[in-house]
Amino acid sequence: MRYTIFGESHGPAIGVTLEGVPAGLALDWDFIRAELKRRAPGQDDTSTPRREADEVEILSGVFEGRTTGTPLCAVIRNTDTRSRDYSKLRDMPRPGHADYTGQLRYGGYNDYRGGGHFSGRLTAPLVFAGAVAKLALGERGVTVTARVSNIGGISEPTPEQARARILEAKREGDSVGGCVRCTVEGMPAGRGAPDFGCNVEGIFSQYLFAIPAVKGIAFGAGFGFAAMQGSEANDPFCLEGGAVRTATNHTGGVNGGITNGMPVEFEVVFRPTPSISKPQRTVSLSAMEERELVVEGRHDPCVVLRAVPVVEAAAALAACQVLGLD
Ligand SMILES: Cc1cc2nc3c(=O)[nH]c(=O)nc-3n(C[C@H](O)[C@H](O)[C@H](O)COP(=O)(O)O)c2cc1C
Ligand SMILES: C=C(O[C@@H]1CC(C(=O)O)=C[C@@H](OP(=O)(O)O)[C@H]1O)C(=O)O
Repeated sequence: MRYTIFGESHGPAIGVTLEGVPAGLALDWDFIRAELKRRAPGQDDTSTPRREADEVEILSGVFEGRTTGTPLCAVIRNTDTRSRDYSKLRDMPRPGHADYTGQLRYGGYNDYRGGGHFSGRLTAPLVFAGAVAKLALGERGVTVTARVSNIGGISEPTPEQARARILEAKREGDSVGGCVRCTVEGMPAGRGAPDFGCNVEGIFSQYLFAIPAVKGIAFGAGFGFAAMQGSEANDPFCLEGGAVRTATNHTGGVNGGITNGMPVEFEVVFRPTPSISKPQRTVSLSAMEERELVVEGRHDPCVVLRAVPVVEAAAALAACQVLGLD
């Protein structure tokens, strides 16, 4: 399953074209809507107040409720835009966001309003694509689940701790980042290869780094390996009901770029939201002078809570690619 995401945060619509979707897949709309709702903006004071219904409109690739196997195109209308907040950012790029690099890359023709194509808003069609991928994976016994594992430096926070940390940063006109841990269960053993392009960790990483604000990924024990000895790190082989398994899963289900039949497990880190209301240093690109910038707009003081279904979506698409490799 290959996807192309299109649109801009303040354009008429955003969407996705999915190719390689198996024909005959029944689209469960209660499930798809619930997935989009998990990510949708404007649901409480830990997220952006921008309110979007995120209703999906299918343009192609679905007939009588089932996928046709030909390109599936879905759009989501943008309805609650406030572009005036962004007028000064063309000249004075926000530190941490893609205003400066986007302008360089596209010669100044990029739509900078609301972050344009770089906006976290573009993760809405990604979640739709991921929901289709999850439905296809479900037929093969593969499930994808993720959870928050860190908010603003608090490891394994309770929902109350997470909320308190985010609101504390928000009160200061600031933001926090955090981590999401994801498990893909039911992946058959023996998929992937050690080489560039086919390596399971590499494939997952490519999909996960396409999520805005993701800055790192680690499989299994991840950076914790640095403090382990081989005897602790190795996952002993064992037999479970006649099948070869491992007693622990420090390696995150992958050895030599190939699945070993244990759950594929990884953690991603999200940077703190770039758009904060504290004054920051930037440069006026027209005057070529340093300036102070106060960012306006309606921003997430932390993207991590809303990003959990986005991580699952990216992982589901990656898992589809891994399963289609051989
Ligand atoms: C679900 C989600 C919501 C986001 N919301 C915001 C936001 O409100 N304000 C903001 O400045 N960045 C937000 N971001 C992050 C930016 O889109 C991202 O940092 C920016 O595109 C630059 O990309 P990079 O951080 O990967 O370099 C969000 C990201 C995600 C995944
Ligand atoms: C709208 C969404 O999030 C947006 C992501 C975002 C960014 O820079 O990433 C900036 C804000 O955009 P705006 O200033 O237009 O309100 C968020 O609201 C969404 O996720 O659906």
